[in-house]
Amino acid sequence: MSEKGLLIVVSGPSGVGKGTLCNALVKNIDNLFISISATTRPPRTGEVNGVNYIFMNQENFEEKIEEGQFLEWAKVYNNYYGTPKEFVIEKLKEGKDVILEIDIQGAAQVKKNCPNGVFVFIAPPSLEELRKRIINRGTDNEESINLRLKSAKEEMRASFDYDYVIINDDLDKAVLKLQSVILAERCKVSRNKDKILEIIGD
Ligand SMILES: Nc1ncnc2c1ncn2[C@@H]1O[C@H](COP(=O)(O)OP(=O)(O)OP(=O)(O)O)[C@@H](O)[C@H]1O
Ligand SMILES: Nc1nc2c(ncn2[C@@H]2O[C@H](COP(=O)(O)O)[C@@H](O)[C@H]2O)c(=O)[nH]1
Repeated sequence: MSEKGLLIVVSGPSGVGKGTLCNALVKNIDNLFISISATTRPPRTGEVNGVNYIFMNQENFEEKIEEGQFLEWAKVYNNYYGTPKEFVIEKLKEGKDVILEIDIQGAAQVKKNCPNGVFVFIAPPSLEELRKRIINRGTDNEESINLRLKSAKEEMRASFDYDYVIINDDLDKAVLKLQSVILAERCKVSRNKDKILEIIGD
């Protein structure tokens, strides 16, 4: 993809705080949008279709895979999750920046197709703190919590393939770090050449 906006991929183990960080970020930075994923996971209490996720059954999800409607998709903790292509491409073409909050398998697919993306890994200060966060969130049953924690170590090793690692210890500091990454990426020379040429009239 050679679009104008910045594609930011945020990954990290379940419960590390990706959603919390990204939601805080879009309030602070203009022209930044979070992609809404599709999933076959059943909605949690309070989750709204089209806001938190686009909820669908397995048959519909597999149809959309066949139709090539996903930028990336993966089976994560026994459910399908995927990024609808249309929204992301539309926003990037408009010059808007888009965040994908996705797992490490999806991130690897995006890296292949969109190497110009920015890849950020969010890590917990410790695995014990991660466990506390998932339990305290109160959204998952014991089986789901165990599955998510079991995957965390392997997911953490994947962080070595990312551009940035942010340890989400103090929330406000982690928000500032993620914000700094995005603002600095927006200032890269490669992203501003056209603007400079426009200013000097070339
Ligand atoms: N820095 C932090 N310190 C303490 N608690 C935090 C911090 N960041 C997030 N949390 C809490 O941790 C829990 C998990 O956060 P969140 O749901 O954002 O994680 P996530 O990475 O998006 O999870 P998932 O991948 O499962 O969607 C929430 O209850 C959130 O309030
Ligand atoms: N590959 C993708 N992974 C995704 C996408 N949307 C979310 N996710 C990942 O799923 C887990 C679990 O989410 P939960 O809401 O059930 O807690 C989460 O950690 C994300 O990394 C997606 O579109 N593609």
